[in-house]
Amino acid sequence: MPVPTLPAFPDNVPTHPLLVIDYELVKARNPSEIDRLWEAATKLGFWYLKNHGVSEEVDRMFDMGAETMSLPLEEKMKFEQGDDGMSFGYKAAGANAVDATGRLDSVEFLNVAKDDALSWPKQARRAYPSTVNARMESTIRPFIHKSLDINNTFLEVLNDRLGLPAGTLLAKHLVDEYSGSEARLIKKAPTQVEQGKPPNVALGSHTDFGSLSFLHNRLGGLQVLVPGAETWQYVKPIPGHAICNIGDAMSLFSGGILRSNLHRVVPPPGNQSAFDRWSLVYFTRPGNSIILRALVEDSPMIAEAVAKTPEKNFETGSTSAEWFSRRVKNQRIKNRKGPETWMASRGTEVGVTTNSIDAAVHDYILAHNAYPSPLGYMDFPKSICTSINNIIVHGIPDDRPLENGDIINIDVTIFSNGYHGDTSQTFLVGNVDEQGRELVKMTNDALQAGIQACGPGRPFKGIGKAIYDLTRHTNFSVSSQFTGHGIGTVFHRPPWILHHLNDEPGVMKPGDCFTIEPSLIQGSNPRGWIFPDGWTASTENCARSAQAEHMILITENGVEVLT
Ligand SMILES: O=C(O)CCC(=O)C(=O)O
Ligand SMILES: [Fe+2]
Repeated sequence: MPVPTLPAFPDNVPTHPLLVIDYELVKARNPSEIDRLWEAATKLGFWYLKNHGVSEEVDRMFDMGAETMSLPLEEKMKFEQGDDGMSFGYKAAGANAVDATGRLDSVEFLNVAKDDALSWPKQARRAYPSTVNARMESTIRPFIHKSLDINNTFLEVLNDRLGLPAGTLLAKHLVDEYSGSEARLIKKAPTQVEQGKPPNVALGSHTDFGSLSFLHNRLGGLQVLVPGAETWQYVKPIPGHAICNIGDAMSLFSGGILRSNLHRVVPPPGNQSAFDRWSLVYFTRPGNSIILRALVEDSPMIAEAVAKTPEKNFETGSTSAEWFSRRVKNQRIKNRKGPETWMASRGTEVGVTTNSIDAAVHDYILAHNAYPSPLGYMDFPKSICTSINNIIVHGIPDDRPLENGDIINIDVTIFSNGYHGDTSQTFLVGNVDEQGRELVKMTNDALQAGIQACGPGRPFKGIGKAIYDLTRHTNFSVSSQFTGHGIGTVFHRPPWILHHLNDEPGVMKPGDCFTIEPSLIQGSNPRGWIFPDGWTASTENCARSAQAEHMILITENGVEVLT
């Protein structure tokens, strides 16, 4: 490493202490050390590792990383990982999203496949820059060999503690089977922070894709979201100590007994922020063909854990290769279609909470010199409405994590340059069942039918009629409790737009600006009731509801969709 005198980690930022595990003791199968490892692996899924014996190899890897990252960007881009879900190769800063709103990451990666390092000079998976090739044998292969030994020891020890027949986990990580296992060098250059704006997260909140990660870093920046805590906490780097953590594959194999915890990287704290941050990880991932699922047939302990958590799904139906490629692909900013792309990059973590969506949207709106209209409006406490499943409208963001199969409407209104702009859409979280997908599709069709009924001289009641004609023979009903509304310099004003069959008078004229926002409900009962919070509107029978909204302007010749 070229910079020997890095400033110390500041002592005034909160950190989360990890258990320190002694590798020599684990290797010797010391029972009390294995108890502590078990505690670390099941409670947080992170621990420090001392006496690992890899420090020299790690230093040489950092030298190789420095040589490679200082190549011209054009040269590095010849080895880019691409957008198809392959991880190996180079990833430029800004190629990935860090959150559902599509903010960009600021870390460069160099990922070298275990398969390439071990088969060198034969190419197994892909080609690398000359600086990597030159050190494949002297630097990369020894680092990978030692990392493999360490992770394999952990696989054996955890295998026994999980009550699995000897060798079960090792057999899922055979060194000769191609896999996503790789060594990753990460460089994060100091962030140029705009005055008054918080710096972006450098590497977005995630769980690791594979089985075990063996991490070395010099500067702070790694943070974990400890279960039950509301804020992220730094993990302080300790010289000579690696940081180990459990990934999704092990969490799935163990039926959730082993914990794959959320973590992220932010700019280093305090004086450290002025320096390049380097980190190095070896990721052990299962062989490409291995199906990711709980090993219930192999261990009564795992079978019991799965039986106790029926709400969780440990049957991914994916091979390790598919799981990995899906996650890598959907993080690439070039593949981003909307927040759903980010959701599709998620692993075993409980989903993002509606509070975190609220916070991200709030920050985004303020960063663009606008104000979130709902915040403080008639005492509404948040910046957006998030209405999940049976909530028709006006759900208040909270700490409920999104779950696989949810549908969620996100309703955003901003105030900018004296005007309000209002729109909403219902998103699918993970795998939504057929009926749920049909509900969301029909809701969008209803919105389009409503828009098509608009134009100068046309009756307002035509909107409700068009939606009625579309939905009358379906299994969905239309809520008549909530209406669209005129909008402009005020948030809500006449005309009130009814989405159900009605006989209200009035025709549209150029300059009229209003929202159309039908809520459709599964089944024939469209009635809802309001929670004691005064806002949240649920369907009476808890059937699911979806909503879609645009703000439109009547023009001389027709209609313009403004959102
Ligand atoms: O750089 C770090 O400290 C962590 C990197 C990480 O979490 C990852 O690459 O998955
Ligand atoms: Fe990670």
